[in-house]
Amino acid sequence: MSEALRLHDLSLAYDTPDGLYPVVQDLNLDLPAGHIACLLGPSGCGKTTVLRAIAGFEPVREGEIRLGERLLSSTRVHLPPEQRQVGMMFQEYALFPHLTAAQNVAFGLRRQPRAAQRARTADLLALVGLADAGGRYPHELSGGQQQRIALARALAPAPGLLLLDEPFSNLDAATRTRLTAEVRGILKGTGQTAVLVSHDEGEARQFADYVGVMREGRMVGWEGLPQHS
Ligand SMILES: Nc1ncnc2c1ncn2[C@@H]1O[C@H](COP(=O)(O)OP(=O)(O)OP(=O)(O)O)[C@@H](O)[C@H]1O
Repeated sequence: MSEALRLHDLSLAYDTPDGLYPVVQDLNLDLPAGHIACLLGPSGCGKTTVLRAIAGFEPVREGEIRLGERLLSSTRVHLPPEQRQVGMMFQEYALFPHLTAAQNVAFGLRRQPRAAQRARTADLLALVGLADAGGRYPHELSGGQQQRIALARALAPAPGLLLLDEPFSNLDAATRTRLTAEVRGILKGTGQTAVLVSHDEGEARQFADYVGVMREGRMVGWEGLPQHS
């Protein structure tokens, strides 16, 4: 079930040999359940670090991360990534090459009974328009099809929140534009709360209900897009 995301006075920093390197300062964000936000900003402003902290891969130095009623991170609490119910579609989380498309989608459903896994996988493949591609291996799919399978895999366990880190950046311009619209349609159709990271303003505006502009680790703007929200 989709949930609201709340970042409250969030500060993040990396441990380096020269000491703590601050990356994000006093970031606040309130995203209602079922809506899509985009963090927009130039390379190095801290967008990916925010997503990594939400996913549970980075500790919080100050502030809190909440998903619905649950406190995911604070200076005292750090829920492990697998307990957060946060789905990810990151560049580095490419498909497993030795598994078929269907096996990739079913990967997050390992603890469910076989019949339930099969039914959910079929539903997700149909949702992303690849009902007939379940038996294919990733190298037999186009880049856009691979990203749609990655989306199906991320959505399969019905996460409270989906994180997308520049998921379309390796695609050609036409595929990228088409997929941006398709993925938005799928997420809005399922009422999925999601946060996208991008440095492309056009993509952010096409995809999101809210755009948060980041500069040097701070949120300098938060805009609801009337045509969407
Ligand atoms: N593991 C790390 N250790 C130390 N510093 C890091 C680490 N990862 C990232 N940084 C630094 O933190 C800052 C923010 O990085 P981040 O990846 O969050 O930026 P970004 O806005 O997502 O950039 P891009 O669009 O290029 O991915 C950068 O200055 C980067 O060099």
